[in-house]
Amino acid sequence: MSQLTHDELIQIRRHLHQIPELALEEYQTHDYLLEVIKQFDQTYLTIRVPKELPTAVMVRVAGTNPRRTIGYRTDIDALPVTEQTGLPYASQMPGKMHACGHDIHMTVALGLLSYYSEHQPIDNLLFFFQPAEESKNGGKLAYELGLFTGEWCPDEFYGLHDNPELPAGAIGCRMGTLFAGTTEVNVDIQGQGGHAAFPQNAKDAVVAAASLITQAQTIVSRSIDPIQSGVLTLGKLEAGTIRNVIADHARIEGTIRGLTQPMIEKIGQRLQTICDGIATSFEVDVKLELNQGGYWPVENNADLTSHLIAFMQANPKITFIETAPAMTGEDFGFLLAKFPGTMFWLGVEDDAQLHAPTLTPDERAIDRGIEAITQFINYRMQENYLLEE
Ligand SMILES: CC(=O)N[C@@H](CCC[C@H](N)C(=O)O)C(=O)O
Repeated sequence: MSQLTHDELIQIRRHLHQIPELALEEYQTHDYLLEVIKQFDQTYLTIRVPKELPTAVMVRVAGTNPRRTIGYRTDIDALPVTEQTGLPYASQMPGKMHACGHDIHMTVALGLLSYYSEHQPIDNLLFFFQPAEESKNGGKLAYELGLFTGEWCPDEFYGLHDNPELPAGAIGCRMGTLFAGTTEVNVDIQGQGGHAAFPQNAKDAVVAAASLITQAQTIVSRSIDPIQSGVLTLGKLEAGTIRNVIADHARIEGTIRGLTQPMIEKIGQRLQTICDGIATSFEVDVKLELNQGGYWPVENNADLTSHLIAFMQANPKITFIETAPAMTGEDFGFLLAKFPGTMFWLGVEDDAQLHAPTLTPDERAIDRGIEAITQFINYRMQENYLLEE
């Protein structure tokens, strides 16, 4: 297979859309990615399936006169969301959906890789198809497993995220922090069950959970400087078995977001204080678990990002939009703390937002994204080459 055509890209994206898989379970996706990659001309490619992270795929493209290795990362996992788009190519995996557009991300990466399998780059390229972005820290795992060592170490690293609020194919970026850091929150409340008719003999975990949730919502509104930003969303609550039994246990799961580490830590500390207060006032046990993993704030490297922005702005064929920081999280933040690089948005123009069951990215973004990124990588390689001649 030569460079992927528009029709092939659309077909690949729609196939990927039909087989969404959750973090670290992306086996079908992995096999399909390999199947596509193996059809490219292999002359310049080396494919690696790391046994330590079996759903990942890494591909090196050997450069003609390499001065460095330019990394490009795409995430490959999906979300536990039941799709409601009604599309003919909707998810065939019950309860799972590419509701964050990682099918678009993968297709753009495959488009880039197919281009460079036909047009040997000057520098080496490293493509990293990363499992587990939505949870379970795929980026951090890969780093800690030593996947980026030796010839697999990028000198600079790029990655994108799709953005329904930007026009299809537009590139969005900013200097400094692009995305928030996030911390996963788990709260377990252990009370004492009993008969609905005799609350005086029980310790109701549902009432304690309700109060905890309401108090937690005062953290951002009352404890945080309004000029700064933070988020605490408690997205999951489980308790009880039937209406007439007082629940002995409740579990709350959520996420803290902040643009700086001190902000994330402050929200976590306030939440701990509230949990301790709930334990005292409701006479229940409350266990709070905070796990940041690799979801560090996405800090774009100043030098590389100024190059990327200047290039995109100067190119009349590319719509470039300078964006504000977003409270979305990304474990690419961890990798950007280890390797200089830049994350940017790719517009996919849709009314639905990321993680919505109706998300329908505009597929025109695929060709436009591939075009803009290829041009940037080519410029970057030429630039490096000229500077060091
Ligand atoms: C781009 C995006 O939507 N990313 C996810 C990352 C999840 C972070 C982590 N598991 C958490 O929820 O704290 C997001 O929800 O922003």
